[in-house]
Amino acid sequence: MPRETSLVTIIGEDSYKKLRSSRCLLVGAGGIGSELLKDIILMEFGEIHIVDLDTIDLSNLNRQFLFRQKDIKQPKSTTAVKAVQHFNNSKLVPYQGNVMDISTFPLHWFEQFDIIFNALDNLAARRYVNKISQFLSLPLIESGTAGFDGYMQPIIPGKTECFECTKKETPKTFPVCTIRSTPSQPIHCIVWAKNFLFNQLFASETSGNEDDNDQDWGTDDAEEIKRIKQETNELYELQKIIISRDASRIPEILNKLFIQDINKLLAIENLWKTRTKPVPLSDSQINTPTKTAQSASNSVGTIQEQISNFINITQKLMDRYPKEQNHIEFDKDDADTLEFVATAANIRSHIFNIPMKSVFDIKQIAGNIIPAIATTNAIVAGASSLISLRVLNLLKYAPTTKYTDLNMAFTAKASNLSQNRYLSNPKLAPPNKNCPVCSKVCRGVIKLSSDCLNKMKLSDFVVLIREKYSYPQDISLLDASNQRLLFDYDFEDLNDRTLSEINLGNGSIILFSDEEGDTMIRKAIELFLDVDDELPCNTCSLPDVEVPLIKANNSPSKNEEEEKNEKGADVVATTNSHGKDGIVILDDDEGEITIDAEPINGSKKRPVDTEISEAPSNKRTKLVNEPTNSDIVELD
Ligand SMILES: Nc1ncnc2c1ncn2[C@@H]1O[C@H](COP(=O)(O)OP(=O)(O)OP(=O)(O)O)[C@@H](O)[C@H]1O
Ligand SMILES: [Zn+2]
Repeated sequence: MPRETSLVTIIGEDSYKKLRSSRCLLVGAGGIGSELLKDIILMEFGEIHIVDLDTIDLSNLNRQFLFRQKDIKQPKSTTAVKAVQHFNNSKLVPYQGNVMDISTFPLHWFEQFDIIFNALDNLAARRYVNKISQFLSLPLIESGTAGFDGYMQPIIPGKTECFECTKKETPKTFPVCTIRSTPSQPIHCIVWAKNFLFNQLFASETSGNEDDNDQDWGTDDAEEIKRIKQETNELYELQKIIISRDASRIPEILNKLFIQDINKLLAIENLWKTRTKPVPLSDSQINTPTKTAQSASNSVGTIQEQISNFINITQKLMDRYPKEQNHIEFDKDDADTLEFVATAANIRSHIFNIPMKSVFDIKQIAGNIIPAIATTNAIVAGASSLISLRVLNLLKYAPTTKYTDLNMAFTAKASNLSQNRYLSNPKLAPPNKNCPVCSKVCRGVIKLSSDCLNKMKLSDFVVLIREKYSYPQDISLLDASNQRLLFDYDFEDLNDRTLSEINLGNGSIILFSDEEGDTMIRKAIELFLDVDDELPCNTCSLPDVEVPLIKANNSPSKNEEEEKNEKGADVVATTNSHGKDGIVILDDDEGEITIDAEPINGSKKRPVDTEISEAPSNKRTKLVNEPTNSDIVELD
């Protein structure tokens, strides 16, 4: 029986026709993405566009079944499309690129789709696609897995909670300075050995010039930053010893890492005012290692044994280095790389008076990669593809009358909800009233031609928005992408500049807020600037969005019911999120708006530094703290 016949039996002739004329976007062609692609091809979506920025890696092959050994280093999106052609009946369009790249994927490009499937592996891209889905009111099926755990969440903008409605855990990270200068826990030394030392010696291309002035070192101490940079550059010299394959020079590596570098650290007195000073190895320790090193993986051994192990394992890796094209990747299952990281970490721990760890323990910590499991990916992809039929209202026996009747899916283990069942399928929650992305502001898309961007003055732009949505005189306009104040009642310095002169452009998001009303105010509106060269000259079309009047924050007349509604969203007893006991704890930044994870004070006037050259006023003060977590060492 042809596939079409079965599909028509399940969803009916009309729905099948609709499905055949539907276009969907699949973001990510990795673990979940490969499974999903197979599923939605079997469901016979009319068009499937697939975006992935990456190429195929050996480590993907155990679970990304569309890829083979010969595909390594090929783009995932195009390779996936080739792999499914023999059972494909849809139009497939692959793209190799970053979905967040606004020049390749402008907002109007997303408008062609009926639904988006997220099959991503990072928070930033998930947040970005969630925002796009909100701006365009495009349904999104969000998903993710980690080991045996996974989830799938349909998001219907305006009707159900979005990806940002619940707080997300961020991966554990450490400041560079802790890792490179002042470790205090075994994990700091393990991260140093694995992400820094091992990579520099065996995995990186020699450049010999770490001079990244934008790097966030996690410290302002100029002396310490100088030392960190110098230390990195000197490591490239050590790589030359590896390349020389001269084992008699390994003590030079020990000397540099564990005597000279530690002495340089000791010379920065500021570091040791409140910390125990490290004690470098001695020359005799380096030059008289024990003959037989201990090898049991579950014991620690002495520092002398660690030094012997370090020498032996470095020699082994030295021999492998040219055979592996001068590039060895750390892999916790590669005993040599693990041993190197373990001994280097332990010697550093010993120096900093931190307990040493067994190779077994270090394997757990350094290999902190939760294994990706093909079955979990398949289950989550299956749930995503099935729910898309209900999101698009194509199931004749289960019509979608209310979006909050739809279900999400997540593993019980992830939520601690039940030990007895693997998957839970609670109904979707409505949008969280305090969610900065989907609820706190109205939103829409301004369609602009480039010439309009280059010609329109800020003052005219402000008037246009004010009149369109009936805002009062006293408003503020913020560039939400950079958190810059562009206009308010006592900051009009930029009025005569054009939009492009104040660095607004394709993809900028602006926030327009009523600053006047004491009791009632017009709700703030967030507008996405979609610059489209195809548009006729002088186009600046504002979206038809209803921007309601709401009670002001400082209004004394808020009634009890409203207060309850607002507070109710802070702690929502629900079964569909990932908190313990089904309690979702949301951001406690009450009264604050969060855009891209940076809080913006909700108080009335908030001048911000602009990034425009010839900054026109000195009355502006910096409002938002610089992000501090940009360049920090991160475990896998
Ligand atoms: N911004 C982005 N734009 C496009 N594709 C992205 C973006 N961010 C991540 N991806 C893709 O999403 C996919 C996620 O798949 P998955 O979680 O299986 O990761 P992986 O890199 O394939 O495997 P692993 O990380 O487990 O080795 C990857 O193929 C990745 O390239
Ligand atoms: Zn939300």
